[in-house]
Amino acid sequence: MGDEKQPLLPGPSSRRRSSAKIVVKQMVSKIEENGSEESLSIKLGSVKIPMYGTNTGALTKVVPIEERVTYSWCDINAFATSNEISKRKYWCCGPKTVVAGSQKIHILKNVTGIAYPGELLAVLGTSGSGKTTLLNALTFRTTKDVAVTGVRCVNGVPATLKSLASVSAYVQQNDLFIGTLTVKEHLIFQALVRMDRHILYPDRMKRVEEVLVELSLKKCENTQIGYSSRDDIGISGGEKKRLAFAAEVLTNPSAMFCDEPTSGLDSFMALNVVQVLKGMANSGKTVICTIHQPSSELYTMFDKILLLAEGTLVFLGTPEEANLFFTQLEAPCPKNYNPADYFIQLLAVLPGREESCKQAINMITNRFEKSDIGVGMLVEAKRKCKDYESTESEIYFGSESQKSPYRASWCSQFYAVLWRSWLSITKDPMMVNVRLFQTAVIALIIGAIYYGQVLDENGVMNINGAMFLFLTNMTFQNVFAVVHVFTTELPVFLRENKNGMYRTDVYFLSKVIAETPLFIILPVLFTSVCYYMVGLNPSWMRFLIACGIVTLVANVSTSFGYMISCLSGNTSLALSLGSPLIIPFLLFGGFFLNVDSIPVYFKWLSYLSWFRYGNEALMINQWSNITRIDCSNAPACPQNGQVILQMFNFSEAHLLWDIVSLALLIMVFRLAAFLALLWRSYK
Ligand SMILES: Nc1ncnc2c1ncn2[C@@H]1O[C@H](COP(=O)(O)OP(=O)(O)OP(=O)(O)O)[C@@H](O)[C@H]1O
Repeated sequence: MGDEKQPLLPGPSSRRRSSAKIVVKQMVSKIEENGSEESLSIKLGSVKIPMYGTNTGALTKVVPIEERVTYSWCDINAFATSNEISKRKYWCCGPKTVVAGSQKIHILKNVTGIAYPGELLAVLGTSGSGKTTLLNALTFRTTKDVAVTGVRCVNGVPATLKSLASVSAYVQQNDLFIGTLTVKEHLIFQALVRMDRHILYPDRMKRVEEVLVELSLKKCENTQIGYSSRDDIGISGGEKKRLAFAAEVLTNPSAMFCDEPTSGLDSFMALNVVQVLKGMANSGKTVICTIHQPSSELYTMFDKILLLAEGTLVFLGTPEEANLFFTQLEAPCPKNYNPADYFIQLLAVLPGREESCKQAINMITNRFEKSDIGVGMLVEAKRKCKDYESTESEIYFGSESQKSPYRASWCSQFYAVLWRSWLSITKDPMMVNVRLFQTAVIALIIGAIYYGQVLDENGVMNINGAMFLFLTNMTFQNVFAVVHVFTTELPVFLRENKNGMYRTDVYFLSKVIAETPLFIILPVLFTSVCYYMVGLNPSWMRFLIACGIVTLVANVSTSFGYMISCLSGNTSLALSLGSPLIIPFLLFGGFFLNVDSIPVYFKWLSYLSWFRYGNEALMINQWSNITRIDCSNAPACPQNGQVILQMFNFSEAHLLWDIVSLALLIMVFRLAAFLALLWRSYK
């Protein structure tokens, strides 16, 4: 059956058939424009089957000449400091030995190179040869224990993290997502914050749809991504990889850096991903990626390869030049052998033959540096970086000098991050359902234990205890919930912020606003359940004031939770810090220690205790209008509410001050949290 007779679209209508022909003609002409039809389809008998990613060229906007990026790097050296040795020496022998014991590992050694627009450059090498470190160094993303020297230039001007982030995208090896979002929601968020601000909302959504189809994520578009740490049912590892890639494909960055984009994918999807990369390179982007064990099919798609061995540049050139170079070295790649496998094996340091392997690597490196290909590349790379010695400070390139690294405006960032934060809260059962249930159950338990207190000697003691329990429960419940959620999301924020997607203040503000309704509902629910069960002051106004005080205390606790999360940066440290830091505040609450007995040197700390203000406010609210307490069986018991307040050294006039202090503490802790987050994002 010829192509002519094939029903291209459902239904027999001839009008549909002719419009389908036009679409096909347009697609064919676009594929021809990109000149890569052969690599984009496979032949099964007489039928040509298009492969995923084949329309990349059609979808990817061609990068205008003036936006194209030639990325060069000169004399990149990376050193890692081995901390373990230095720490051990510090503890056993004192600080002097730190210097003597600290060990520097030279990971990258004078690596120089250049990548041009329209090129797909693959960094190849054995495991541990320094591929990831090189990519991290090129994108200014090395960890703090790795020091990098050398210069990286965009179009001949020294680049910085910010300037590079504004024109490039980086797909990292480990994927980080907000697991409660669906695939489509994730991409919509990415489209809102990453695409240029002049692009209209419908166009962004259209692009999301295109990318979903392009990366074959359509079938899982409404599936939650899931958290691998929680054993949630989510999308597969391969789908996660494609999703990470899709987020970068959404925008049209001039340069793309990808660390092992094919790891975890089957050979078909790996080919698909490299096709997308190739399509991007065809559209004028500069694409640099590290690849583990590329198949021969993938290898043929690379425009250039960079071979690394023991942190040294061994070769940079086209695959044909690589063949020629190794043939000249009298080590040609055997026929029917995957060249990538061959080069990697050739440059491997074999156990037991370390010395001879390293000598061979040195010899190849020297020969490359003296070869025509090597000399040409080195001269060109150094020419592009020639100004670097005179420019040490942060310099932005060309027209980017005044440009913000953020693509979306402050308001658009705020809308997008708030929307995502709200989704991540409302769709997380751990966050809403479980916490509502937990709060109601604890409130019922406390209510049942303290049920029906009367105003006598025992009742006074029990009511005071119950009110203090309100505060401790609100504190511990909220601090640990906030720490858990905030620290889980922190790596996502740090990465996205570093990628220039949104500002720190936007994230913090959105997060706080999105969580506020929950931190109002929970304390109100808690107080509503317990208040009348325990038998606290029955006036409606007093009940509402109590709800307000408990809500303020809950919000001070969440602010404190934000602060320790931002200061510590990870869940385990924040959780370990939480209790020891809360206990002193708890002691200064006036329940366990009379406020007048607080040692003078701890007085200042007591002013930061929300237990103190909360407890005093609740006590005043409870006791100030109680004129009679039944002391018939215990003559020593307080006769009325005023006496109780005096016993605790609480003054009725302090109620407003306590409420204002709680509000101030919310602001102080949130400001401290924000500053810590800002410091962390700059670090
Ligand atoms: N922070 C660090 N501290 C100490 N050594 C490090 C550090 N980072 C990297 N290294 C070492 O540097 C070398 C290169 O590491 P890198 O991760 O760049 O290699 P790679 O080629 O990407 O390896 P793989 O292909 O296995 O991911 C390795 O020997 C690694 O142990």
